[in-house]
Amino acid sequence: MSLEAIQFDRSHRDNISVRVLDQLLLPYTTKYVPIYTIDDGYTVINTMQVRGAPAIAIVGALAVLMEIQLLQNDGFAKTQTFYDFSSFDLIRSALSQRLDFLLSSRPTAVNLSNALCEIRALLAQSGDLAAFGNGVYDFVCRLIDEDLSNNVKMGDNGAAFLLDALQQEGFDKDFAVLTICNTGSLATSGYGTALGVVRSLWNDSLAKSQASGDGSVKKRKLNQGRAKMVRVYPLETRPYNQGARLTAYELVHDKIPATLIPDSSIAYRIATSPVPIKAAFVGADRIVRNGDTANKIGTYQLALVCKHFGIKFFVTAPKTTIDSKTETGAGIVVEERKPNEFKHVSGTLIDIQTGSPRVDDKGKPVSASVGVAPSEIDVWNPAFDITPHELIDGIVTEDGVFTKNVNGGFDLSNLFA
Ligand SMILES: CSC[C@@H](O)[C@H](O)C(=O)COP(=O)(O)O
Repeated sequence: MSLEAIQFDRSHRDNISVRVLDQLLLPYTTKYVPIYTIDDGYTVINTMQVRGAPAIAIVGALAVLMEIQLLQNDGFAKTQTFYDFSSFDLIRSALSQRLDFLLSSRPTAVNLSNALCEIRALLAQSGDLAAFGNGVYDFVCRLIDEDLSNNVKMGDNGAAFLLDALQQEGFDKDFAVLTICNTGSLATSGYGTALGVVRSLWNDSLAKSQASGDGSVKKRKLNQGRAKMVRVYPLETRPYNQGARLTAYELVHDKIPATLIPDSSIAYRIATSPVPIKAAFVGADRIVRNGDTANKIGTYQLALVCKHFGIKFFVTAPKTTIDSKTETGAGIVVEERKPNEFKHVSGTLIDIQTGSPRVDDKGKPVSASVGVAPSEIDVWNPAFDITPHELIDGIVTEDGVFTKNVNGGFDLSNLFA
């Protein structure tokens, strides 16, 4: 069973519930946080309890749906003070402010903005709360279902593209790939973006080795070549070491052979890897019109090192991550995180003797923060960087893999439709 970042019970349309996995507590503690309102959605997104551009958009949309459900409850409507129920126009204007507030939770990933834009259009065209609720419900169900099916398509597209390229260059051996950030099931509605490509490559390797899996994912050969991915190197990835905390956790959970490496070791790992590293797959928080890509801090340097070694560098993202309004990376706002997220390290206390988590008297792992830098030091802690399109060899989407034209530019206009 794959990991689930978001639990959305839609079995009863009039009584839905939403819970999100608190990713700050992983990998030792599994705790789901209920979402009832837009404020709850804002908090889990802003504090990074939920992470990943697609997952953030889904949780944002679900928070709006939950708030509408609450507003339709007479008891709540009578006690709250923010909304004025005397007309739907007044409710609409309050809701519009609530959407602005929700959008301010994380600025860089475009998926949340794209989703809230669609919700705004529904709000404008709805005649009452019930119609708006139905519209948002249909929208969010579609968003979740399409995200999952697109991720599987992207995974296979990226994996098949690399395997075909390797076959064309006559490479028929075992290989490894690099990845950064948190791009798997925990960051999406399932399967993942860049980690989805890794998953598809691993399924292909299993099929080529005729190994039997657990049957939950159909293993299929993606081409007739003999090259097989045998290992992935996830980077530790800041902020909050999400590669170590989340990607490594997911790779262990899914039994995909992986070696976690420090962000600062990329060049040395490539130079000394026991199996050749043939590609890097990364996700995206925003891809603008010329292909410049915002992604987790460290992605730019990964692309530069890959360029140095002649290793193919692919961005993997669904069309919901495309920003068709911004021309170049210079127009992207890069979020900066609080200094203390860098100066302190939080996690589960580990018993130094046994290496096991320390538990309280109820058997629950104990969390703690420790300082790792002088409290007075000035800090710059960007969450993202922008990789110029010149360093990107291909953009993997659900529609296929986009490569550059003879002039070295991406033509992404088909994605803007
Ligand atoms: C799921 S692909 C997108 C990722 O590569 C991306 O950096 C991302 O969304 C990570 O989210 P974050 O919430 O900033 O940790």
